[in-house]
Amino acid sequence: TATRPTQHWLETEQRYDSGVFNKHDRVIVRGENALVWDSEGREYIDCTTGSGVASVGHCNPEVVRAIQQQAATLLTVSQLLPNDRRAEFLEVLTGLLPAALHRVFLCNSGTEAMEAAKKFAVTATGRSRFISMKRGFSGRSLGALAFTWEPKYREPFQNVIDGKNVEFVTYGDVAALEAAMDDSIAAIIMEPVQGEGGVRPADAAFVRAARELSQRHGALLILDEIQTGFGRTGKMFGMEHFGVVPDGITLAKAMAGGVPVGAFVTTPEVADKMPAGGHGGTFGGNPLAMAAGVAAMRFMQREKLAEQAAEKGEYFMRRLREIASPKIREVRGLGLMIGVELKEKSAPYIKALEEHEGVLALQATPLVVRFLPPLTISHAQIDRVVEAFARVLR
Ligand SMILES: CC(=O)N[C@@H](CCCNCc1c(COP(=O)(O)O)cnc(C)c1O)C(=O)O
Repeated sequence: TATRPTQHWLETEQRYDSGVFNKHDRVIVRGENALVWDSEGREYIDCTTGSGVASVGHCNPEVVRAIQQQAATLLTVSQLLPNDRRAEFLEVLTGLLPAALHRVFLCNSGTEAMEAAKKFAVTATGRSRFISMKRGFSGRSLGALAFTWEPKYREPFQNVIDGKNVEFVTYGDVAALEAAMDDSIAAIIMEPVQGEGGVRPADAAFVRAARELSQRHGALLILDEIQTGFGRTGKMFGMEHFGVVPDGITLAKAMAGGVPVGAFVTTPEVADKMPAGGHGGTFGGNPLAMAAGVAAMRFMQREKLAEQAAEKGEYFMRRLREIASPKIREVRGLGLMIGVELKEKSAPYIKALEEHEGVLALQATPLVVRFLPPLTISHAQIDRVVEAFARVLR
């Protein structure tokens, strides 16, 4: 019999994949707002959003239109040549940020943004040591991996990353941060909410201490807003919860509505210390990503998505807390960046949600179920996710 398309796609991808991904057994073929469908026509409420990318909803019509128009106009041009869409993107992006943060290095992913941040910190301070956070995640490349805590990601490559230059500090431990801080540190790297590390909002006093300590020692404070940025936490950026302005932030994921994009945004003091030609990249700032990003950021502003995420996040977490399950240890998060820590491994429950309940959710460390829905999700869809989760926990 002819192979069903699903079987064909699954087998083909499995055959040629590098093998790094533990592939699920369904083929996602279409998305619209908070829903995705698989090749068998099954519908899912998507609380994975490609790991926090589709915040403006899958195939947001304004992003799609911008992509269509730009695709037929100019797809690529070097960053040596200015481009109208890129100028527009820089204007819209910096308009969302504190005035000091208006010098932007454009790239194509969060990892690349972290790599750039690391190099700018070295040239800005002349130093080569960093402080990162236990349970922190900065990316998988050999440069960013040095800041990523998870031993199973980092240890196999320990001999080829400059791990000796990074000291990991317990997230939230001001005394430990103070003890680790000295005049050899180029930058303190931290997420406003640790995402992969289990959805752990920072403690305001800790973020403020990091700001004060970095200033005192002539180091940079770099906030990694790759997962927390663009409304996810109920503010446009996570740093706004703590009233701290860092020396640099890294951005990616939701910034261009689904098109790959990344940025390191910093101050003139930092940017001007990087020699011309000291960093670069082929695809950064490409017109397609820039057009998509302008549409996505304008949509976020007009629809007040950050405020929506704050209200819907409160609602979502309140409903999750109403699930009286002995399996739940804690419901935590900020805005629509939500984690439910269980008293047992979360993987089977994530699988049950996917297989039987038409809900896609993420893991974030072995015990945590993470929900990163589009910020455009409806309250009715939130109710369906909560009811489905209550059922699989029984
Ligand atoms: C299935 C898969 O590959 N998942 C990704 C999920 C990564 C999600 N986080 C990306 C991230 C990064 C890296 O961003 P990128 O290179 O994946 O775009 C940096 N900083 C923070 C705070 C981040 O959350 C991974 O396991 O590498």
